[in-house]
Formats: sequence, C-alpha cells, structure tokens
Amino acid sequence: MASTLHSFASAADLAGSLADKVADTLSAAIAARGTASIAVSGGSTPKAFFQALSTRDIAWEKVTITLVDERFVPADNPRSNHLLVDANLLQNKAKAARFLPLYQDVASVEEAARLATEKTKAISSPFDIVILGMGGDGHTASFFPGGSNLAKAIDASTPRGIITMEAEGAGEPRLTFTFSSLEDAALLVLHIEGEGKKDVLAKAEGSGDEAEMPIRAVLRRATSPVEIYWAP
Ligand SMILES: O=C1O[C@H](COP(=O)(O)O)[C@@H](O)[C@H](O)[C@H]1O
Repeated sequence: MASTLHSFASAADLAGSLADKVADTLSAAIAARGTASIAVSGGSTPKAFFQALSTRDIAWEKVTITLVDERFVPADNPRSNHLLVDANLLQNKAKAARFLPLYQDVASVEEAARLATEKTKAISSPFDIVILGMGGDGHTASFFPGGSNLAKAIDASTPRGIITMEAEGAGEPRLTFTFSSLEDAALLVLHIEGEGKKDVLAKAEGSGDEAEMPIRAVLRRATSPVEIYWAP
C-alpha cells in the first residue's frame, strides 16, 4: 500500500497536527461505534505529540489506549514505555482513557506475552489508530533486525496478539504486537523526526531484505496506507 509523507517545519508543528488528526479519528470512531482504540509507540520521539494529544477535547472515557510494544520491565522502570505514556499522555483530559499495559508482573516474558494477548483481545480489531516509530536500525514496534522472533512477528499469517522478542539492539526482552495486529489500522501512522531518520526511511524504501530493516514489512505490505509524519 502507498505511503504519504507529511513534512512539518518543526517538531511542535508536527505534534499539534498529529494530535488533531488522531483526536478527529478517535471522535469519528466513537460517533460510529461508541468506542475507539489506539496503540502508541514508546521511545524518545512521541513525547510532545502525547502531551498535545492529552489536551484534546474528546470523549476519552470511551477510548482504550495500549502500546505497540514494551520492554519486559515494570512501569516504574525509566525504560518502560508505560511510564512514558503515563507521564505524557494519560494526563489532562486523556486521564479518563482506559490504558491496557503489555507488561505483566509474571516470571517470564513468554507468560507476559500470553497474558497480554488475552487481555488485549478485549480491544476490537482492527485498531482505529496505530502510531509506529522507527529506530535508526530500521526497527519498528519491537521488530528488531536479528530479533529472536522476527520472522514470526512480521509474517502476515501469524495471528493478532503479542509475542516476545530478544535482540542485541533491544536491551531487555520485549513484548510486541505482531505485524498482523498493526498493519490494518484504520489510521496507520509512522512518526519519525530528524534528518537521520529521514535517511533511514529513504534506505528502507529502497530494495533489500525486510529482515535487515523490518520497517520494510510495514512500508511494503501493510494493507492500510502509511501516513508518514516527519519533522527536522
Ligand atoms: O525501542 C523503541 O524504539 C522505537 C523508536 O524509538 P525512538 O527513540 O527512536 O523514537 C519505538 O518506536 C518503539 O516503540 C520503542 O520500543
């Protein structure tokens, strides 16, 4: 499916515009079905967008928020994506939203993936909105180059749900929604910032293996159009 690049003069402009687009999409889903869902990414990029979105005036009590991926660490760990969402998105008006974490307080990451899959089944498919990020190594969600479960994660026939991932570039073991869970969101966004990420995107758009740059799976095979939001 084709992608569209939306370029902004500044990260602040991008954050405001993406927050407006997401708020409109959530409100439209609520008007149509009574509820709405969004899966967001962690990392360093989404902070300003989260803060802008948290102030938007929508029926947040009807919105379920979850994460595209998570580190296998509790929510008080500075590397937790849950912590980032708590501090920046689940604030202001968005405090009323329901948040479904991927991390589970159990002995193994495999058990956490199983439990998180069960719990997130309550969210209707497909997601209304998925916001992906991209690392400098071409990973998205926790689809890491060299990842222990990469082939399974990006195989379109792997069912919706959460699986584990371990990779050299990942730090802790990870929990990640599979490709099939994310690729058909009604609004599928790739949010990246900086000249370096633009270069990574250009490389990913070229030829080469998906295993080398897993973002290629999304750019090449997502059934929903990919809306790329970029600012310097
Ligand atoms: O590890 C992760 O990294 C990516 C990209 O993060 P960034 O810091 O380069 O913005 C992110 O999309 C993913 O959710 C996160 O777990």
